[in-house]
Amino acid sequence: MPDRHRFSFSIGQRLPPMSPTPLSSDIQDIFNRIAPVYDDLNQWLSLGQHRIWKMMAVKWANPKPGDQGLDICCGSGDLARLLAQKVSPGKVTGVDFSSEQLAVAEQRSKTQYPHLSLDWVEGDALELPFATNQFDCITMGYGLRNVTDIPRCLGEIYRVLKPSARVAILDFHQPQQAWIQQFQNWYLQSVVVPVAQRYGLTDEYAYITPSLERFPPGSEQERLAKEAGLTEVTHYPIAGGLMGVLVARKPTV
Ligand SMILES: C/C(=C\Cc1cc(O)c2ccccc2c1O)CCC[C@H](C)CCC[C@H](C)CCCC(C)C
Ligand SMILES: C[S@@+](CC[C@H](N)C(=O)[O-])C[C@H]1O[C@@H](n2cnc3c(N)ncnc32)[C@H](O)[C@@H]1O
Repeated sequence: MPDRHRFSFSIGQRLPPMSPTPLSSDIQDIFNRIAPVYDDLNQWLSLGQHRIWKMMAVKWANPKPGDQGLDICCGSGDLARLLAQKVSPGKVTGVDFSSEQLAVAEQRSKTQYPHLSLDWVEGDALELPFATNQFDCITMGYGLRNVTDIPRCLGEIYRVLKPSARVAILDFHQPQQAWIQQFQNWYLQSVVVPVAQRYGLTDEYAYITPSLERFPPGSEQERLAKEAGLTEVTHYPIAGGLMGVLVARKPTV
């Protein structure tokens, strides 16, 4: 168990309460508000590493040219674009419930990569507006930790995947090694939040730490994915355990 969850309590003493899961509308508001600076802050705050982590997730989704791909919780479209490069001339659909994030995605795809086949759909990851067995590959970057019902989201992923198709879900991870976990805590609270403060987004970026504390560890994510009917489930810690990618396949009938 990472340090922050390793408490010594006498029997009967209560564990400190975890912060409650925010309302879906609160999460929507956060991402609408940070949309104008989201990409730049990700680039600066991860020293460009986030692109490498996203490319690893794309590779694990096993995209092939001509595939129909889906990027769930696509936000500004950064991961969707990487997936589209791999399925080209196939198409990638990005779905998100933040209109402001989708507006950035639309603008960027038109100006920076008009040659890629990308569609942007406003919708809920908990009730995907797509047909059963529709997609050849699915990615999800930093979305699973932000949805309010992880099992329901995994069930929707199972439903819209084609049989034998794969999903790769990238997100933060709670490092096993104490010193890496302490570094992650320090970086989020002493670097990320102060930088966000300069843009008037202190609370929005301060949300990351409690969202990570609520997020199930890799082993639990694997259990939930199997419970949703997915097979060949593996959670891969990456970046020294700072991040992780949950990879799974929809079984053939
Ligand atoms: C792309 C990244 C984060 C996306 C992201 C996810 C969220 O849930 C948010 C919630 C609220 C506000 C913003 C976000 C958000 O941007 C990962 C890279 C960006 C991170 C903000 C930076 C954190 C990086 C690691 C903890 C430490 C990196 C060390 C560095 C390589 C030296
Ligand atoms: C941290 S951003 C990730 C964006 C992008 N995938 C990336 O890798 O940068 C999380 C995104 O998930 C979206 N989101 C959270 N819950 C959602 C839900 N239930 N349905 C659709 N989108 C959701 C937010 O609007 C936000 O754009």
